[in-house]
Amino acid sequence: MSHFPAATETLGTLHTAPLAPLLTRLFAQAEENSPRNAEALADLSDDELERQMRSKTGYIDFYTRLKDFPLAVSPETGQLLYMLARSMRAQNVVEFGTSFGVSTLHLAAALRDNGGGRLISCEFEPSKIERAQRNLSEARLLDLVELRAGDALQTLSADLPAAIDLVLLDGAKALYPEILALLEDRLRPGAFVVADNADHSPAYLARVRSSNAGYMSIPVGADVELSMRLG
Ligand SMILES: C[S@@+](CC[C@H](N)C(=O)[O-])C[C@H]1O[C@@H](n2cnc3c(N)ncnc32)[C@H](O)[C@@H]1O
Repeated sequence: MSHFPAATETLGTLHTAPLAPLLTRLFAQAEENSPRNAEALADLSDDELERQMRSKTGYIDFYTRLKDFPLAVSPETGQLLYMLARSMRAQNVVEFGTSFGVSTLHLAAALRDNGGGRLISCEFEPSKIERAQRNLSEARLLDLVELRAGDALQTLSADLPAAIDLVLLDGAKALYPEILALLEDRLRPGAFVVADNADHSPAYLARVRSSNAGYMSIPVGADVELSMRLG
């Protein structure tokens, strides 16, 4: 006889109400709003857009233009985050870039299904923090999440868990190396770092892929770099 419950008996937080219908709604909204992203940036040439995405100073202006857009991770990346956090029984998770909280909801659902934990999530746009708070509250996951308002360069420079299991990098791409540096000495051996759209941060990719930086790192799917802390 199996020691494990039948899979049909174990549908977790991600696949049941209130979170499942909320995510369906948020992904539909993200899909609907994505052509408008282009409109919001229509006055920028491709080169200027790439320059702003790679700029260490222009990111506030860039993301302020996009403050009404979800810019959410893909459904597949959301599921990847949930699966990683569940399989490693993550308890301490840090997220750079909350927006409306789509990735946050997946990570918090995994913590709930793991039996609890702490998710620190950073966002500098106040209206986005309010929306994320509403979504987390609707999903009954707000108790697991500490939303840090302000620039993550400051908000992640203190009061971190002693050991971090999992990190999502999904804020300004140019800051990925700096944010990783703030968290690095807290990453426990075997910790995962998921970096969305990391191809816009060549310096980050060079670091995590370098043979002596202490990571194993591979691209996954179209737009994610998955790195594991060695040690
Ligand atoms: C791609 S969106 C995040 C999407 C979110 N992870 C999701 O799946 O719903 C990036 C967000 O990071 C925020 N952001 C960018 N740079 C930041 C910084 N330095 N500090 C705090 N938030 C930042 C932006 O305002 C934007 O809302």
